[in-house]
Amino acid sequence: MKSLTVTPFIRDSFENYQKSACGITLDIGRQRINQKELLSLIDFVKEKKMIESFNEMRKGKIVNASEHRSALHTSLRDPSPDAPHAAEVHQTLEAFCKFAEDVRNWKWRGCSGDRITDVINIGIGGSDMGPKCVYNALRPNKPEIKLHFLASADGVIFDRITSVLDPFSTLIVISSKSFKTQETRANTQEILDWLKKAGIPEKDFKHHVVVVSAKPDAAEQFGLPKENFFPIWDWVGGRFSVWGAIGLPVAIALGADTFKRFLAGAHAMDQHASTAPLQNNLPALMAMFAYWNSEKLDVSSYCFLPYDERLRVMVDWLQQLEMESLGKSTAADGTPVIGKTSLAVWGGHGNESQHSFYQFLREGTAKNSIDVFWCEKPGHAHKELHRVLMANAKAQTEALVTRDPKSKYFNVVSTVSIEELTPETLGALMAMYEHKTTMLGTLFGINAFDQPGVELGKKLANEAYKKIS
Ligand SMILES: O=P(O)(O)OC[C@H]1O[C@H](O)[C@H](O)[C@@H](O)[C@@H]1O
Repeated sequence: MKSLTVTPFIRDSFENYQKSACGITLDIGRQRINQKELLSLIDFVKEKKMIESFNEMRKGKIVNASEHRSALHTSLRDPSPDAPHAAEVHQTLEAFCKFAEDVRNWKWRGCSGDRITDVINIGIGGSDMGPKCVYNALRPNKPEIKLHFLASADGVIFDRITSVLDPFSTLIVISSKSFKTQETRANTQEILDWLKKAGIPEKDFKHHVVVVSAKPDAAEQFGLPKENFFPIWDWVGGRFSVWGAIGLPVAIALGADTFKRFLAGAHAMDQHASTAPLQNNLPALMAMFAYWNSEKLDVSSYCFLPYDERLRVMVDWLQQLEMESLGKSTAADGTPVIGKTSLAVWGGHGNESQHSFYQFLREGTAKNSIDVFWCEKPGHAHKELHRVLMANAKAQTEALVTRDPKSKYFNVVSTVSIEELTPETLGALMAMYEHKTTMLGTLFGINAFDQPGVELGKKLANEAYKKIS
């Protein structure tokens, strides 16, 4: 391997290291690769047919071999009638958007005629983090309908949420693709008891509970009518599912129009990822450099640093997306992986993190890859605050790659910036990271769509449950 001190920044060899698409600008000028290495990396990516595999995924190829499934999250945001599963996708989208608008327009009310002011999403993993990420990014300061997220089987969270809510003006969305998840089932039982204790009889649950699942009989299990059920499908992975009915709480809180704009932004990124040449293809470049950093530069962590409160929760979403998709040591063909796979994904609000873990990034011995994110236009009117925030984001971007010759530390940094956070740019941003992840899966030679390592924990938890009274 090359000595770290001689690995130059890409900007030392290239004029154009800023790439833009779908309202996003990616600056790869602080990646460490020289021209010769870059050419060999491009050859490797072509040999692996990374873009071709991505396009096959979009067409419905069985890319999740272990579960014999396709991975068609791109269809959920594709307006074309020719996209795989278009009919059921569009019908479902219209159905849950209509429901969302009915709740917003007070047509759908609680059993005593109260308008819905609060929605509790009960779900975990992909059935929690996507909607939570989008809601936190786009929510107004004073939402008319507030979302609450009940994921863990932790009664403290349950109490903190329910103690400030009125059950008569609350809607519960139970989200579980499998409908088997222990935490979700336990929270559901608890919330139904909460409704009952408040004086809502079982026959009126239909005014307060809806279900999103890939199990068609999931609503019936609660005696709910079929209108209270919105399907998702086994050809969409949980961590890629916010674009379908798992996004229902977002559509309720922010409106169907905003939700559809979010989908449109993601679709624009899908088209970009399918068609842009490698050297201008944002997710492809991100995947290529992540591969290079991991395999050749021995980088072991990937840190996402948004200088924007609205994307604070995106760290959690990214963590599941990348680590559950790529944290594997078996190749897609069942043989042991040669080399490395997922980096450890972490992060935090950039400005706050400067005063906590940046010391580790600046001078620690771990090798890190970092995305610094900012929006040029702030989501507020405090000009001076934004000036300070931007000064810090831009200064830290340089500081994080400025080497003290005596120090061992080593970072590679990209910046990801957008002019303004809108439903479209958020959709494009999240889709970009999805595609980076699945393309990286192709380069690592692994199946990015299963999560066999999670199963043992679930099985043991079910066994342990029987032993605890
Ligand atoms: O939506 P559910 O079937 O309840 O699954 C919720 C979560 O369960 C597991 O932990 C999986 O690893 C996640 O990928 C999934 O998102």
